[in-house]
Amino acid sequence: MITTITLNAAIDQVYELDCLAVGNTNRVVNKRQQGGGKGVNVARVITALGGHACVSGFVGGLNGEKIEMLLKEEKLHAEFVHIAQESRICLTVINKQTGEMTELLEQGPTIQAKEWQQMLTWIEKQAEQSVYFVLSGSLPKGLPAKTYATIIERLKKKGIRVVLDTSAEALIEGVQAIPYAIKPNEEELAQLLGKVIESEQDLIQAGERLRALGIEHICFSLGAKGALFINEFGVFRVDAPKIEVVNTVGSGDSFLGGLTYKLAQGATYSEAYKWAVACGSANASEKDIAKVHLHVVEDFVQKLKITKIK
Ligand SMILES: Nc1ncnc2c1ncn2[C@@H]1O[C@H](COP(=O)(O)OP(=O)(O)O)[C@@H](O)[C@H]1O
Ligand SMILES: O=P(O)(O)OC[C@H]1O[C@](O)(COP(=O)(O)O)[C@@H](O)[C@@H]1O
Repeated sequence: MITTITLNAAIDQVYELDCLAVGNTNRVVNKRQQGGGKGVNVARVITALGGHACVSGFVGGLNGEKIEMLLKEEKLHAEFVHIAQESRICLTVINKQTGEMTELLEQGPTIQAKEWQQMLTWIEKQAEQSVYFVLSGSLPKGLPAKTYATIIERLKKKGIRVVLDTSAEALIEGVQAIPYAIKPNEEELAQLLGKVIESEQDLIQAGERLRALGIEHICFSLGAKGALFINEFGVFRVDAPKIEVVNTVGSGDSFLGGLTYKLAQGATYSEAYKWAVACGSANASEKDIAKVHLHVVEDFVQKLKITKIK
């Protein structure tokens, strides 16, 4: 069983427009809603690949009820902690003319101290039946930047492998607790290092420094370029397949779903890295968020190559 924690769960809403004119009236031609937030998406991918995932995190208000209802419809197993404030909506606006995607992410609710305690209690209980935990997404207000670090420290004491995918201060603090794997994209890596990475050499150096802390799998996802991986055996590159891009929202989460599913299955790291890139790209070629199809992923995996570059 893989448990994913989404402390700032969301309704992921997509608006498709023929054309987006900022400062003008725009008509929406198509609207879709899904239960979302990063960990929810990761669990959806794990389930689509054939794995067992349990979703948790905080949900509240009518939006929270809707998230739970949407996940139930999908038959995703969820055990959320219910909070007083309203869960957020994350909106993606797709401009059909240019293919551009604009994301508007609400900050979300403020978590109360007793709600956080309930979450910690749930995590302690869940740790008895879960070998991997995935901690994903931004932190809601009311929780300190050390929140993920606190969870990682507790789970590591129980021998559980923790995968972390977050941003800003939560990532900086979380890395100090030495999770099993991390997956920053280029923007998150710049936040972590305090500077923009300009060359592959800089990327490798940054990865090796993070690896030296003791993190087993450093995965830098690089959008259309694929990903770079650093582990105890060296530095590896997997180029993404060439695809017709439809919606890249959720590609990072799908990448993480593929990676964690394969690592938890006991696959080799080479297989797991190829499945990660394949799932990210399979997501980018679909309209819906993190609804990958196994046959598409398997087809990409067959075609992908992993290259040892150092
Ligand atoms: N334009 C694209 N073409 C092909 N694959 C893509 C594209 N964008 C993303 N991907 C796939 O999704 C993975 C994660 O994408 P990335 O944009 O790095 O993550 P995030 O969504 O976290 O920003 C990439 O490693 C790649 O496999
Ligand atoms: O928790 P955050 O960082 O605010 O991000 C939330 C958003 O990230 C997503 O999970 C997409 O993330 P990725 O594109 O990085 O995979 C959306 O579904 C969601 O709305």
